[in-house]
Amino acid sequence: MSVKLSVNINKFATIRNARGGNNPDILKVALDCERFGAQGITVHPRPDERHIRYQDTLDLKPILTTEFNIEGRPDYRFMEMVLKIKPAQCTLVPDAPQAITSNAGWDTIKNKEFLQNIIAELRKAGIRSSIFVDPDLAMIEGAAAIGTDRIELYTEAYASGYHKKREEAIQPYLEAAKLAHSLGLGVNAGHDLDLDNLKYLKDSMPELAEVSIGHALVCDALYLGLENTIQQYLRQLR
Ligand SMILES: CC(=O)[C@@H](O)[C@H](O)COP(=O)(O)O
Ligand SMILES: NCC(=O)COP(=O)(O)O
Repeated sequence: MSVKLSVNINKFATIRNARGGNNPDILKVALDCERFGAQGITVHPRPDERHIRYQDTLDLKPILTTEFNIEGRPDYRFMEMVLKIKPAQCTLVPDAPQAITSNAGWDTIKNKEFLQNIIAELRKAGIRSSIFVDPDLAMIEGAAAIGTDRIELYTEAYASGYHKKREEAIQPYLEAAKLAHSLGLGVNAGHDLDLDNLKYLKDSMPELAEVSIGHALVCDALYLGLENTIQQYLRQLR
């Protein structure tokens, strides 16, 4: 079974914002990603709107034809936006507002009640929920107890260990994915995935449903072009 590729377009918005105009037009970028084969579009608006703006999420929803995945910390403003837009999926990430990028998964035990309430709101609105977690078995059990539909495995440790000893780097992820699957959870993965480390993850983890990839894909597109880059990522996922 092929794993779905959701392209995270944050970094295109970073370039747009550098000049204050609308180049590149991220609505066009998102549609082109879909046209080139992406099966989903991911955005991760941050409170300072350094890349994706809240308005972008509103503008994207009516034009996308693939799954829209909105990631972020579920503060009041974020939840208000998500419940209005009703994307296919909302991925809850515990980042502090000033975080440079995502740097940890949820403590699903300490935050059980908070996350349960948020997920209940998402479910009521018909939005699939996903919780960003480290490959820690206790956190996976906590995620299942909360009632989320899916988890997203935070793959930074896998990506940074891949070139040292990939068999070791992937081991906790394989155990986490197996447990999640056995508890009825769907399994997504993301963060620092690239053309080197993606295929091994995909081939080793039969439970994997979707990856969201942004930073490396945008960097590759500078050299290879966006269409060619997306095709290359899709090839790794077949
Ligand atoms: C949750 C996750 O791993 C990604 O969404 C990542 O945080 C992208 O965010 P930035 O583009 O702000 O780094
Ligand atoms: N959820 C992960 C994501 O959307 C993209 O992360 P990255 O590829 O920019 O590290």
